[in-house]
Amino acid sequence: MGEAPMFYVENLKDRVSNGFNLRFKGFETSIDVGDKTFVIGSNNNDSISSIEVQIYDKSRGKWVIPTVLGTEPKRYEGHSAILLNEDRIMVITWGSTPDDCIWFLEVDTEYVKQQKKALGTEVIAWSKGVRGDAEKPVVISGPSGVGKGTLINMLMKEFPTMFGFSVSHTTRAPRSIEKNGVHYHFTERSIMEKDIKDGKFLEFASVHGNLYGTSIEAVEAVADSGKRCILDIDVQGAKSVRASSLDAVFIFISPPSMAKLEERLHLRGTETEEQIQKRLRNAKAEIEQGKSLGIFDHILCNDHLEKCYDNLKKLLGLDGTTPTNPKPFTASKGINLPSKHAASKINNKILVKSETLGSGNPSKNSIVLDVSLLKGGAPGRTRGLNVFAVDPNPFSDCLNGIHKLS
Ligand SMILES: Nc1ncnc2c1ncn2[C@@H]1O[C@H](COP(=O)(O)OP(=O)(O)OP(=O)(O)O)[C@@H](O)[C@H]1O
Ligand SMILES: Nc1nc2c(ncn2[C@@H]2O[C@H](COP(=O)(O)O)[C@@H](O)[C@H]2O)c(=O)[nH]1
Repeated sequence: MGEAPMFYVENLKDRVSNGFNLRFKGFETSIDVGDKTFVIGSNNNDSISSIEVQIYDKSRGKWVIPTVLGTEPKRYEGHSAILLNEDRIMVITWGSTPDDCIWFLEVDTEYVKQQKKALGTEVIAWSKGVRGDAEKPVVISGPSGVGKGTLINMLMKEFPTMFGFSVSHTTRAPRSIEKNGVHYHFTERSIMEKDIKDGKFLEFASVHGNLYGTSIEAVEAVADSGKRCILDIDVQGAKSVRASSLDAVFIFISPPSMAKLEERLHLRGTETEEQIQKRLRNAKAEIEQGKSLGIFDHILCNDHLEKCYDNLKKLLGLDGTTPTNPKPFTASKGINLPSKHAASKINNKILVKSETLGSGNPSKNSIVLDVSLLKGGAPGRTRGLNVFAVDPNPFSDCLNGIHKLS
């Protein structure tokens, strides 16, 4: 069992002599992954810290400040760090709220590898850990005018506490009824391009001549509200999300015919004739790709709206077997950790025990986190954490005498 090394910046004079501008004013932990050392440090401000990561590349003898993706832990008093599977570090923060204390720092996951290639820099990505399995996000895709927005509005109206809409960014001009921050975040192309370059987007695509994209923040905002996230994105976006770690249900909505699609776009009256023709030309390719690329789990034909809506509800398990006014998906239950603790790892179990000395039986304040069934990850949440209490019997082996916390 290996304790995560923890030491204070004063002991790291060699870093300064290596030409690195030392910035941490609190304590830090260091973890070796291959030929890199990840130093996770805190900058104390009135005993509340913000977290920063610096990387020492042993092969090049250089310190690097990486591009940081995802939402990082904020306002905590310290942390323990444990390496999992050589690609991510589990960071357990001290003095955080129960729903904000388990974090994953991805250093070499598929997502991080992709982003390193795309951004041409050293990259790390944060994701918050959540207990058990939250409901999967729902990606709804299909050609313009097929009725995606209409179906999503029906779902949100009938189940307002259950679903949350991922508000995309777009460079297109708002329609008269559209509100900034509700239907879209309407933005300048140059700003959006910079944010894409900075890794703030889960996916983006050029659609009918404008840029559209789903920010990581948009998806996390819905997850934080305890609701199931719905994304309305085009087929290119769905393809990107499929390749990401966002484990979602993918639904393609197809029109009964091209003639009906054209009629709907004309009746909606939000585009010029030229724009409608462009959307129809793109629709042909989207329908072909949607039906053949193997991205989608389900294809629904939106001929009769009510029938299509019923089928959508069936797919989502809302077909009348559930109460008509279901409760929201409970925001994931938090984890009550001792405020100061040390963490150590055996196989896929992390033992977190209280650092407070003289508090009697040490196992009393200990819990075990099972990380064998982790799913998802950056960008988004890392789900599937299981939590066990350690048997308070002082003679029991703490990893045998455990029971699952509900
Ligand atoms: N089954 C249906 N039968 C007839 N009209 C429909 C049906 N479904 C939706 N509509 C209408 O078609 C128009 C387009 O629908 P909607 O705006 O929901 O499409 P969309 O797929 O979200 O389009 P976009 O991708 O451009 O945002 C709307 O006027 C809507 O009222
Ligand atoms: N790849 C993405 N596509 C998106 C996103 N938000 C919306 N869309 C798709 O764009 C078209 C056109 O939408 P409109 O509002 O201009 O009619 C439609 O197919 C949407 O699904 C996004 O974030 N990413």
